[in-house]
Amino acid sequence: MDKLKIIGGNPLQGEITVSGAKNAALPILCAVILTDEPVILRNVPDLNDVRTTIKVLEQLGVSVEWLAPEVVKLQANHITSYEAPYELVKTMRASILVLGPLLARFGSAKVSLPGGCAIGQRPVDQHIKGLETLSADIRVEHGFVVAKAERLKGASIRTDMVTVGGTEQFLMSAALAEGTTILENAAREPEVVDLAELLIAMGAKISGHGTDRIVIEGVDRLHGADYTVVADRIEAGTFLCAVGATGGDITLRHVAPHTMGATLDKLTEAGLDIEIGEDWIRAKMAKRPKAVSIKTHEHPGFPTDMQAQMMALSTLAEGTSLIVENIFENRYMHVPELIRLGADITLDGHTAVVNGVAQLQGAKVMATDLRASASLVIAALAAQGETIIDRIYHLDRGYANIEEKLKAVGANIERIKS
Ligand SMILES: CC(=O)N[C@H]1[C@@H](OP(=O)(O)OP(=O)(O)OC[C@H]2O[C@@H](n3ccc(=O)[nH]c3=O)[C@H](O)[C@@H]2O)O[C@H](CO)[C@@H](O)[C@@H]1O
Ligand SMILES: C=C(OP(=O)(O)O)C(=O)O
Repeated sequence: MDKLKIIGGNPLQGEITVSGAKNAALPILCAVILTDEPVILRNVPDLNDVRTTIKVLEQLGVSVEWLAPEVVKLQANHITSYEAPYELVKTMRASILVLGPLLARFGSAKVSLPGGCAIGQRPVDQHIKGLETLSADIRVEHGFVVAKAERLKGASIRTDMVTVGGTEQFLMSAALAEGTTILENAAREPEVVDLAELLIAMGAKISGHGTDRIVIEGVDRLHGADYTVVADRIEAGTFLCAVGATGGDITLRHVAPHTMGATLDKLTEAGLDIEIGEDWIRAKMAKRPKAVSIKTHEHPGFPTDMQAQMMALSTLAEGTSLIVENIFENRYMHVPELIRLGADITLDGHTAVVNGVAQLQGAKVMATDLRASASLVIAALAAQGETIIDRIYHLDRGYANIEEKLKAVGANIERIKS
């Protein structure tokens, strides 16, 4: 298993081009199943979850051709299987999103219960309940969700909680259902909006995306499209936390600042000097960060996917930060590892109390999930001396070329191949 070696202490200076959003690209890749026509996707990030999703699609019979780096043409005109196997699905949460499209277009799907970051129990009960409301017949057996339907029928779905993946599942399924579907309590995340925009480009009739009430009028068929994936707001936020921790001056290119409101507000509160253009962000940091308290919340609140990185920044802040994780019940696995690097953090249920320290020290640490890994990278970049981060396959699932991007702005970071 690869490791990262980081010698901390260098301020970050220069420019980074941010990739397309992993969490938009994954559902968008699954949506190509909904049409037999070619779909061209641009700004597809070069990371392992994308590669795994493409393997799942290929195994279903989707043809895949890379036209250029980050540009892929996919066509689902010869689907040969309706099954997404455990071996591929176990590493990834978003793979459950082939369920709805297969069911909507072919009336049959068998998908292994998904994996992904082990940040909580993460059941798929809402996905199943919602698809049943659309008239699917669903059983869970031998670790698989097995679904059948004549044709899905539009209906009103109100989920028990706001679910990003659930909303995406229902958007894709309802796009080809008979009649109108209304999603109440829908997720408003930018990645949901991006998927809805792709579906509209494919001929779907959707309104209200970006609000908590989405209306989908089912159509008989969808067609091909040429679509560019939105920028990754979490990758961008990760680099901003890094410059907050190390100091320096970086400019992020190809970003979508309008998707990053809560993160930019908190980073400004932490003392970063942030300037925003239409598709760029410049962040300067010349002092020690200030303590900032956050509570994770569904969009437009502070994203849970930025909690660990913000905590890494808070470990170095002047004062005490309170961090409350409201979305996942087990998303503090970075805490013991940050403590190894010298952080002063106490956990009390869903709340982490972070007393800022003046300096972190390099150490050997273990990455436990994707954003936990990112938090360790940030802390290591600021720490005194050498840090070795083990198990970075988590990082490779969700960040495109992170060490090259960081090296280009002055970080002393190196991959140790196993
Ligand atoms: C690939 C992808 O896009 N992943 C993102 C997506 O995950 P994902 O779509 O899995 O997250 P959800 O929004 O569905 O989960 C929110 C909460 O609802 C619970 N829940 C969800 C579905 C369900 O059927 N039953 C249930 O109980 C989950 O356990 C969690 O506590 O949104 C999360 C919340 O912004 C992000 O952290 C993940 O990075
Ligand atoms: C939790 C995440 O990913 P996944 O849902 O794929 O596990 C994430 O992107 O932070």
